Amino acid sequence: MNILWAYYVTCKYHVVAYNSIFKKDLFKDEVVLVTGGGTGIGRCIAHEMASLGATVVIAARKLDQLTAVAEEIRKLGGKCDTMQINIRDAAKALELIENIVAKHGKLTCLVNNAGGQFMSPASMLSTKGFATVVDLNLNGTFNMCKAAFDGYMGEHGGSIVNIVAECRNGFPRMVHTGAARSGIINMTKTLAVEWGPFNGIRVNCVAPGTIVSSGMKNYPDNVVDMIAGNDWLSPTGRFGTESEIAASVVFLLSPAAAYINGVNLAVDGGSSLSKGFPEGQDLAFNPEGSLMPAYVGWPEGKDNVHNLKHVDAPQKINDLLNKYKKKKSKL
Ligand SMILES: CCCCC/C=C/C(=O)SCCNC(=O)CCNC(=O)[C@H](O)C(C)(C)COP(=O)(O)OP(=O)(O)OC[C@H]1O[C@@H](n2cnc3c(N)ncnc32)[C@H](O)[C@@H]1OP(=O)(O)O
Ligand SMILES: NC(=O)C1=CN([C@@H]2O[C@H](COP(=O)(O)OP(=O)(O)OC[C@H]3O[C@@H](n4cnc5c(N)ncnc54)[C@H](OP(=O)(O)O)[C@@H]3O)[C@@H](O)[C@H]2O)C=CC1
Repeated sequence: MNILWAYYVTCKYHVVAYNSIFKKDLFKDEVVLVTGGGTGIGRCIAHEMASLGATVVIAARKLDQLTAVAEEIRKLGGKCDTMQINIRDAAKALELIENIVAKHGKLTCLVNNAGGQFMSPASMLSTKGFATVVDLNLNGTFNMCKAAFDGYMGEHGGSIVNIVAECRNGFPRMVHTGAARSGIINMTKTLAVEWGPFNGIRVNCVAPGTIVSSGMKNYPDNVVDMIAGNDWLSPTGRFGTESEIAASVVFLLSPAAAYINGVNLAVDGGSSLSKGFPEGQDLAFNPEGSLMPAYVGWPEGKDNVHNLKHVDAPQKINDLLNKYKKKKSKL
């Protein structure tokens, strides 16, 4: 209940929270590593942490994407560095952490956001296909956690957030990722218990539901069509935004979550509890779409324009986001 209350308060007062309670320099002493920070949700997390004063290191395989995001952040006055990593390589993961500590003096926060999968019914999936996705997501996340522990946090403490995926009731057509992400959720609980005594390391998960993000570009057109046609598949009647995932990550990394350890926070509009509206209700109740306004980013400046204007998603998915943006928050 407490986590729900804290989260409610954080969201309800997000304008206040991130501009005054969460001061602009809240994370000024923190060095945060965001894997997969060159695209989508990772890019959004990197922006938000930088806007609250953190030194952000974004790491992934494609340096050009990382460089572009680092430039965006620096233009807005933030501090951002880029480094290359394939999270599947445990030795390189440790090298990465050692390089960050050598260059920036510490590593206080780690966001394991890099990951992904492809769609395939289990009956059609090869053993290698299953193993590949488990290796990327589960082993890759463990590699990064262990490297952060060995390279800095074991001695100095820190906070880790693992991005997983909402998979409470299994993950039809994505058995590999469902198994891997469930493994991460359980691993998170173990690390929270084992590593808490090491200078108070906290380890938590955020489980996104379906999010309007660049990740959708990885899927073929027919899959995107299917996804875009299903945006009522949560009780909110819409998908989530990158900013809504970033907000929960920022919260979990912040002192406001100092006593939260080992949880998996579903940020899914309730889709893990119910697909769609309660029985007897449908979109006819709400012809304009979702009644739940979307949070699309930290308000910036006098015009309250958030600083992430561009979501690099397929057009059909972006169209949904534009529809959500029209509904103004009453919070
Ligand atoms: C309702 C929708 C909900 C959506 C919720 C989730 C959304 C997201 O997560 S957003 C997306 C985030 N990003 C991604 O998903 C990244 C996209 N995927 C990839 O980058 C890759 O697929 C990979 C990293 C997961 C695997 O790439 P790689 O290591 O290069 O592996 P290979 O191409 O060598 O393949 C190994 C193995 O896997 C089989 N395989 C690969 N793709 C497919 C496919 N589309 N369908 C079926 N099988 C596939 C491949 O065949 C290989 O096995 P063998 O054939 O036995 O050799
Ligand atoms: N969008 C959604 O609806 C949902 C997303 N998620 C998860 O959230 C996370 C972010 O997703 P999203 O932003 O949408 O998707 P993206 O595909 O845009 O992001 C995935 C990121 O992971 C990086 N990455 C992939 N493999 C590796 C690797 N081996 N080593 C290092 N980096 C790697 C990619 O960069 P590069 O290719 O340069 O390495 C990319 O930046 C992912 O884990 C995704 O599965 C979970 C549920 C729903």
